[in-house]
Amino acid sequence: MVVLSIDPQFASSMGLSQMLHLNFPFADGALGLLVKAALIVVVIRLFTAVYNLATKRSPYENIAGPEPSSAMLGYLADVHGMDSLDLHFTMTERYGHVARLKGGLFGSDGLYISDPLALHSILVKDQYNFPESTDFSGLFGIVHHGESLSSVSGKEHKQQRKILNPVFTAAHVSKLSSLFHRIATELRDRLRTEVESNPGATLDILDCLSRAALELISQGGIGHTFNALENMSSKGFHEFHAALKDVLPCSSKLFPIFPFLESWRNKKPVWLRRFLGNLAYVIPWPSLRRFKECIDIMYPTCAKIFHEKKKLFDEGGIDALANTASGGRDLTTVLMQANSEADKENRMPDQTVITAMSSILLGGQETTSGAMCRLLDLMSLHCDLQDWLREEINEALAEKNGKPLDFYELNALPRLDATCREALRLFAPVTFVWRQTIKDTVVPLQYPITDTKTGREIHEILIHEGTPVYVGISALNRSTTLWGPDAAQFIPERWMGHQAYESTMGKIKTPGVFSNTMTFLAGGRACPGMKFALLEIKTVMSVLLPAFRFKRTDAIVDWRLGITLSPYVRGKEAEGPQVPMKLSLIKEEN
Ligand code: HEM
Repeated sequence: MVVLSIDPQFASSMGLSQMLHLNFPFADGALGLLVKAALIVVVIRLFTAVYNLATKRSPYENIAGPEPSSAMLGYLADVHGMDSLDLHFTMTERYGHVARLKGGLFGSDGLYISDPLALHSILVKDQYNFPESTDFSGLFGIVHHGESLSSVSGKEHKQQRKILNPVFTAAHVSKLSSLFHRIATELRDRLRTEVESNPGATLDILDCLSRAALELISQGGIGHTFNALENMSSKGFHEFHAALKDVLPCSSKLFPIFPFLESWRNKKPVWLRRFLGNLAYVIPWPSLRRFKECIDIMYPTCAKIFHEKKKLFDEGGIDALANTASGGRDLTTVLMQANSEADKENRMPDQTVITAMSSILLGGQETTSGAMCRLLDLMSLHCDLQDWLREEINEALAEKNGKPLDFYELNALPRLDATCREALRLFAPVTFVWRQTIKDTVVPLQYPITDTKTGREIHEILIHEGTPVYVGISALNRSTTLWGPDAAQFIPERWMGHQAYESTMGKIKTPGVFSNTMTFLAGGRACPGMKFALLEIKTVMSVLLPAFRFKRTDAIVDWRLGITLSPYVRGKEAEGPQVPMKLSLIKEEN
């Protein structure tokens, strides 16, 4: 055991090592010295932190915000905690469109922003002053084993997006319609078999949709099938699927070590980094261990798939990829072709293509499966919503003699479109993102806030270098100032030109790329997969709704935060995310 006592004569002229009386059972020798040195560093940091806390004044003292539940961690536990959704949803109503997040012992104050004009500055106009925070880039650099889109900024990010953006255009995504329809039909048939063989039984609809989302993103995104919808799915699928599902919820629990991840992933020599990384298997912290297990599964899988594709491509060009799961229409194949045609300086190295594949899989899996699950969850609560949508889809299918609806036909269905917009506004799968200012920047406000000291209105804020900036995606999407007093209610009709909403909707102006919401963000880092996601969601709904009625069970489902949102049954949280539902066949009833 280590016993540490601090000499009360702190101001004496003695050296630090003499001030700290350290008693170790192994006090002598190199190890003892090393432990003493480490403890001295810890104590100095602790002193500095306490001194700073006591003496330093925050530049944001006059901005209202929530009181942190822990003085040590500051806002971190409250903002990143699994049960913090309510705080995010109500932040704007409680504190205005800019709120102060009080830092803890080791961190400075942050700002939580949902003001549309300020977000235009942060995400569009001055975006290079507000890159991803080093916490975020460190985390995602580790998750994707390299410089993925989420971990690079500035010129490097712009270069990657220049090659990736054309891959995600409507022209390319629309070609995935028939592939998506085939996967949605497989899902429907699997569900039908289960309902027929066990009528009245309860199904975990999240598991079914999450499998479908994996097939949609893996076939459409990287041209690979995990056979996720087959009954006898392989061990490889189970491992990969579980890793993809667990990695974000686990990583959100690692917030106390976020500040150290960026420096760890750049640590040299490599053996030391690996050694430190493998400590995750030894330290008794289940989330860290599971996080490490997940990333040790994800990257090798993506690398293997890439090398198989690359071999085919090098040997037989683009035609050789026509026999892959997507018939050569997937985003990675399009990317590989564009990359081979790009001039040398704009070409992505193989390692970057692998991290892009990993980003596409992770970016597209949990967000979309969560969004589809939320839609069915809403429909199971509101049977009239199901009937209303089913009627529209059946009419459109009848006009096409039952042939599948493609990208453009699905987008032309006003009820389905309005329902997707409203669900994605109210329940954005990504609740917030965070950035860090690298240069002092003055940000204007559309909705002035009140100075808590003087009572004066503040119309612009100087955001200091190093400030963590939280972009309140859901906070803006739910602001009553923007969306009206019923902002927190699910009302698809607000998107359908109804008179009651015309004047409110006509006035909303935000930098968001999707229907004035921030759901897919804004600016140079906005989600490239938006059209892909909407096609997935609409295709699955257009196939499932004519086939089934969805009914709630008695279970209460709570959606909890874990970077994206996950549904848990109240009282059964330990069983992991799930949404129990009863399905009945529509044909059977007629
Ligand atoms: C409903 C579904 C989706 C939602 C709500 C969503 C939302 C978002 C948001 C908010 C970001 C910004 C993250 C940040 O800056 O920190 C983002 C980034 C990203 N998304 Fe999505 N996404 C969805 C589906 C998809 C799909 C289907 C794909 C792939 C096909 C995808 C690929 C990506 C990628 C690669 C990025 C990183 C972009 C960059 O850093 O430049 N997303 N997404």
